[in-house]
Amino acid sequence: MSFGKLKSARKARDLHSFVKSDTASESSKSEEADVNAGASHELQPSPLAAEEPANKKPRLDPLPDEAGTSGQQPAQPAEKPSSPEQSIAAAGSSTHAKEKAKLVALHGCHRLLPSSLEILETSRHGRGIFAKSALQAGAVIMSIVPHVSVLSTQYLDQYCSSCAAPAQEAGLKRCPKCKTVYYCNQECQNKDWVWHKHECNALQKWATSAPSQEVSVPGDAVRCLGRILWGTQREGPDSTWVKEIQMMQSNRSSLQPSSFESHAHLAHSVVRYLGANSPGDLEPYGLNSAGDLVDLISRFTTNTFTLTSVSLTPIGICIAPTMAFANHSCDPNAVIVFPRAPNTPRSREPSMNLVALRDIAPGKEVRIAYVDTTLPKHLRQRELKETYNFTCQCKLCTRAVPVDAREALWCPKQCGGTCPLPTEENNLSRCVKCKAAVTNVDAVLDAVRVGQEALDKATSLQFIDPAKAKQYTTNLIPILTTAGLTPSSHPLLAMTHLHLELAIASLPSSMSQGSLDEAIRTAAKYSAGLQGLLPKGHPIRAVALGELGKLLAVDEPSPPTDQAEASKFPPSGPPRLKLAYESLVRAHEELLIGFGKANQGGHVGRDVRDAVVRLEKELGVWNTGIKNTLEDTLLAQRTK
Ligand SMILES: C[S@@+](CC[C@H](N)C(=O)[O-])C[C@H]1O[C@@H](n2cnc3c(N)ncnc32)[C@H](O)[C@@H]1O
Repeated sequence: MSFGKLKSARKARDLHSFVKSDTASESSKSEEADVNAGASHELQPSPLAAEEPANKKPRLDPLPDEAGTSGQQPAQPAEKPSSPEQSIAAAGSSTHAKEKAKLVALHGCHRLLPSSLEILETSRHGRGIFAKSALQAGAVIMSIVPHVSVLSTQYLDQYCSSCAAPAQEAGLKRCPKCKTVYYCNQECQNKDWVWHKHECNALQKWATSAPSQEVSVPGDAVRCLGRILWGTQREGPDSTWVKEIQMMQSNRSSLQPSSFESHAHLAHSVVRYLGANSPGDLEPYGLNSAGDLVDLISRFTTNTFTLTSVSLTPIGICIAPTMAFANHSCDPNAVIVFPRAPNTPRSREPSMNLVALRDIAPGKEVRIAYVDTTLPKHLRQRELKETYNFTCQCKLCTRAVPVDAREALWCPKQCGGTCPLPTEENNLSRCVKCKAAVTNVDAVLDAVRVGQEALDKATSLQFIDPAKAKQYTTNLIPILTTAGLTPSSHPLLAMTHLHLELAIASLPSSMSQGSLDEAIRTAAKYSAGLQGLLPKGHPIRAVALGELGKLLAVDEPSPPTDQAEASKFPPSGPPRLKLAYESLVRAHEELLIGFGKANQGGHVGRDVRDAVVRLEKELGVWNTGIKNTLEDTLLAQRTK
């Protein structure tokens, strides 16, 4: 999932790392085929005035009913709420010592909350999701379709704006009117029309008045808020759909000064996007004062999730009020994923799943991470304060440990122990095992500072100039490694991840044994770094392991000819295939947890399982070949 700061999209290091929203800057460039290109005119989306005549095609999906269930899973019969007293006892006994938790009245809303969960309120965290019955690791705790979802601008031409599926070989079809959004097919277009009939017009107007091509498409936050407001206008103030959005927490009264400017900018952009010229124009959207708009924006930034691809690339943002009850922990017991399970019909995508990462006992709170939990504490805390306005008190943030793996150096005497990363304030650092002192403190501090700067630059260049971004990562990884940072440490882990993404992206055009082996070494380092930080079954760790296995399985160069060759990583010949197989089997086990057992580990889980089956056959051939050769040799000896 992800709550997150509004910043440019990059692959989520933590699913939960919050909204990675693009700004109103990029435009759709690709010239894919238009939706309905060549089809009869009547099937095309209308250029749209404010309201589409009821008899005009395309026929749209029915509007959500008063229960707000349209397009979502059928409501599960909600179990009778347990009495408030029971809830208090349950939560009080196993969550926060001596803390009272009271049952939150949902007033007929949130009907998709499964009977295994309840919403309780504590003084520390406000409302949160609590388990009413035991939940096992890998259990899909809740599965819903968000109220609204939009793609980041850079992905508009790569994913369907309705179901969020990636473009298939046949490509996506573009809306011929706004030329901005793309769909798998007409079914997806029709389903999205309920939103797009307003959006199409607004996008065209926005593009006409844009000062440059770069800003001809509004950012995802603006487009998402547009959909929320059109939904509000359509559903009406008394609808469950609107009430659920209004129930989301607003931090308006305690907004951080650092957020003032971005919120004001967003508010202005939304007003322009809606084409409103006076305060009266905003009333149909339930905005009766400037304060209402500020409230909406605060609610939006506090509760937005990152929409991710099946392999966790952040591709957009979404609003899902029931999921938004989930509070944060830097050591979460659940994650939010978009697995694209085999049994989920396209019409119910994007399907957002809350999955248990470990067993959760009745009465325990279900918590997700809003930020990238591979980041060191000061960076996590900063983001949590800026975007969500709280100071995390989870164990990871409060318990003193000799060394946090996110900020660690190898022992200078190479005893195998680690030392805490020195800081400007505290530059005395010793190995926790042999007590050897770190002597090159200035060099380490410099490397970390330069590494962070290079990471920021490379991240911003990742899509616009990948070659330059790769130059940064290629140059900086050895500097950070030489300074002694462990693979789990920041910014080395993040740099390794980015380097891997860039390497994989460039593989198809520059495939050679050398580039493949280099990508495998990077994947192995990244995976090793994650193993030290994330629990088994975490989807990020599982996907990384699957990526390593698949790279190893690309081909197996001939067996080594000498000892030096034989000890190289990655290995060649059958040992390489064996390593690929082992990595994929482990990845599959972890994917089943991170993306849900009922989802067969999601799309990636099924993909990895298929790769395992293929490798089993290949290894079978190798093993049979070896067995036959041995038997032939034995036979030859006997015959002699
Ligand atoms: C997405 S909402 C979560 C649900 C929220 N507690 C509610 O009552 O609606 C995010 C807000 O919840 C609160 N919150 C979430 N996790 C927290 C935590 N670990 N400690 C303190 N407050 C937390 C913060 O106020 C944050 O801005």
